[in-house]
Amino acid sequence: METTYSMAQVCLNEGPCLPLEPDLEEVMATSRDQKELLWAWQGWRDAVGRQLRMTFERYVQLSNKAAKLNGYQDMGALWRSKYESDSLQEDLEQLFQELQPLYLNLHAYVRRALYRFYGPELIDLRGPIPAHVLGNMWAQSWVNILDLALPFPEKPPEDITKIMQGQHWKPEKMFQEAEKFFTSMGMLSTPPEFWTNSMMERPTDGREVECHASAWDFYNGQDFRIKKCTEVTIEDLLSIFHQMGHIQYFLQYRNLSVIFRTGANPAFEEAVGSVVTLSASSHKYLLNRGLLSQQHQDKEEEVNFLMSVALEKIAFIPFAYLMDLFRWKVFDGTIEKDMYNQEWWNLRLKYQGLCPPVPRSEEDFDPGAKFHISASLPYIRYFLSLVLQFQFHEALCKASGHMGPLHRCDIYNSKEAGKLLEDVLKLGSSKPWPEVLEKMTGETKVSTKALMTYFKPLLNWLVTENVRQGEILGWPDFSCSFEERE
Ligand SMILES: O=C(CCC(O)(O)[C@H](Cc1ccccc1)NC(=O)c1ccccc1)N[C@@H](Cc1ccccc1)C(=O)O
Ligand SMILES: [Zn+2]
Repeated sequence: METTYSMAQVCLNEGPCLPLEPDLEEVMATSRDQKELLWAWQGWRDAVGRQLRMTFERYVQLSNKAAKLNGYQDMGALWRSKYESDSLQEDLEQLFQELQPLYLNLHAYVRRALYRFYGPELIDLRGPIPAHVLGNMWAQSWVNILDLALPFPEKPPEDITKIMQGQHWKPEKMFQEAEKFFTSMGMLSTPPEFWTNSMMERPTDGREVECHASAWDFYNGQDFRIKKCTEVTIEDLLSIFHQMGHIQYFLQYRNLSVIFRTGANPAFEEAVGSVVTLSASSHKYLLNRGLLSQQHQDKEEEVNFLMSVALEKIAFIPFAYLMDLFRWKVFDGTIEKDMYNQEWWNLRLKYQGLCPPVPRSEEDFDPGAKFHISASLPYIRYFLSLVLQFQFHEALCKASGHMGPLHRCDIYNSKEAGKLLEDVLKLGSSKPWPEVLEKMTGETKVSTKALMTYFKPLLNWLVTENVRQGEILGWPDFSCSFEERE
């Protein structure tokens, strides 16, 4: 399934065939022609999802067989056991409910912005949003349509990708920048092997590689690598920060017994790199690193900034939640194989308020169009990481002596924040994760408080704006209409 995913391409009538990275992702991010977006969206699902369907059915049987042989009810139970909690699913649902007001207000606001651009024949102001116009192949991040959804369009943010390309940034410099963030906090630098053994760009020698980024620990205390098909963009710079977070965790726990050389739980592993991207995307850091020229950010520019972070982080919440709600139900038999695609779209409608842009059938297998499904990689770790990274950010900002709004905090150069983070990462999985969380934040429970604090100014603005526009929160017109879309 991974090979099918990694080798898939979508071919133009006469002319080249486009791979997902960077070409199809570029189309989904930059095209504003809904026919072109539909071509890429449907082409990718035909090339990957459809092809994986039969194999996935067999994969489910074999996975459950393996889980049962290891004493678990099914593979979903085995995946959930990593969190050592007998109330995991209830706790996750509670976190999701707490974040709903933020998501519903963002969804209504973005739907209005898309309505203004694409018109009533595509967007129903009381209905779900078609999944192909949100700037991302899976509609999991909406940051690429910031230009359509900018609260104060007369004060557009500087285009950091253009600035990076203007300054002739190369992939290696992007990796050095990410490493420098950690060493500026007094944390560990990477050994020489990292720079010789990592794959930082898609190979040009014809080798077919899995381009989805990943970080690797070779468990010899010396050999650590990242594999990424890097493009010079701000999105890839932040992705490299995320990967370097995995590497820093490897470095910090490398002297532990092998059994403990992993994150306190899988969400901790994902949160380390993501917490650093919260500082790296701050105005203060980007200005300091010469990636922005504007000194001062006024109130309206600040709302624009918070919107860009929300389009990345808040839009992601329901997607990250439903990915394993789907697979847990597939593994426990609630979702039978002849219902895979319709149950997938039921979840996409219920949690994300999305519709497929064209009718789907059980010949399709749209979940398979996402890397983690083809690679059998659990996803709830990213949902939990999203909440955790703001809790970590708040704790590290406090340790760094930051005063003022959380979204203006940048822990770059803070030795105090580095010390706190280091003490946590050194533990690996040698302590129960609630104890590790308490060491970092003083709390033993995952809490959405820090995330809500971070976005409070934006939520206030969104609620006012949505009331002013008379928006309907949610999608009472829940049907996915297709007929008028010629
Ligand atoms: O998939 C990733 C990043 C890749 C990774 O760093 O999480 C990677 C996934 C992977 C790939 C191949 C084999 C195994 C895992 N995870 C790691 O490299 C990793 C995970 C655990 C320990 C050490 C390394 N991010 C997710 C979610 C995400 C995260 C952050 C920002 C945006 C989106 C996505 O793109 O949908
Ligand atoms: Zn990761």
